[in-house]
Amino acid sequence: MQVLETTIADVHLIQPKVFGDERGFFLETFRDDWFRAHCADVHFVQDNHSKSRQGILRGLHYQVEKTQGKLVRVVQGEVYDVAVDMRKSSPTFGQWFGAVLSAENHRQMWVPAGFAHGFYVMSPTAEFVYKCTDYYHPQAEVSIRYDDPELNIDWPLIDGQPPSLSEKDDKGLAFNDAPTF
Ligand SMILES: Cc1cn([C@H]2C[C@H](O)[C@@H](COP(=O)(O)OP(=O)(O)O[C@H]3O[C@@H](C)C(=O)[C@@H](O)[C@H]3O)O2)c(=O)[nH]c1=O
Repeated sequence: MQVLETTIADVHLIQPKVFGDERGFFLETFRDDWFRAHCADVHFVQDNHSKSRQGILRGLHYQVEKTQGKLVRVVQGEVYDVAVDMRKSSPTFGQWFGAVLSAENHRQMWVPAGFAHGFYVMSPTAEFVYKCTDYYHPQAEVSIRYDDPELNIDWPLIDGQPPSLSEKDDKGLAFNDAPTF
């Protein structure tokens, strides 16, 4: 496994080593010892799996209490995955980092606690799986609008069409009104 640095110090891309042979491939997707040594000394307590159609955007989400670090990847299809720094004292406060994660590139993104997170589905469907460092706590959940002008995230929207959002995400907060850490 290899850590690829990003434009935000604490956000990492992880490139696992993939062993291909005539049967297909094999890779280790998570090792506690490696993750603690190279990424973050955290403990994961919940795993999630979602499937979405092309053009769907989930996010940008975070929990203000029981903050979650998330180790995210795609097992089918392709998404554009984004982390936004919500830590007021951070030199990269309000900045975002985005990367393509796909079943093909096997890349993972480490989104630490203190970040909002979201993704846009580029392939006909995508299955997204992730590990979280704290449990789901809906009372503490915040959604920020994906198209907030302050954040100005460069989503690779297909044909420039607006993405499909959940009702909750459609009513997302402006970045300037959202709680920070
Ligand atoms: C996230 C989550 C949802 N749910 C339930 C609540 C709801 O009925 C249904 C769908 O929830 P949501 O619409 O919030 O799912 P979704 O929009 O996929 O939410 C996720 O988005 C991505 C971007 C993240 O970063 C995640 O942390 C999470 O917030 O699943 C759980 O039971 N446990 C969970 O951990």
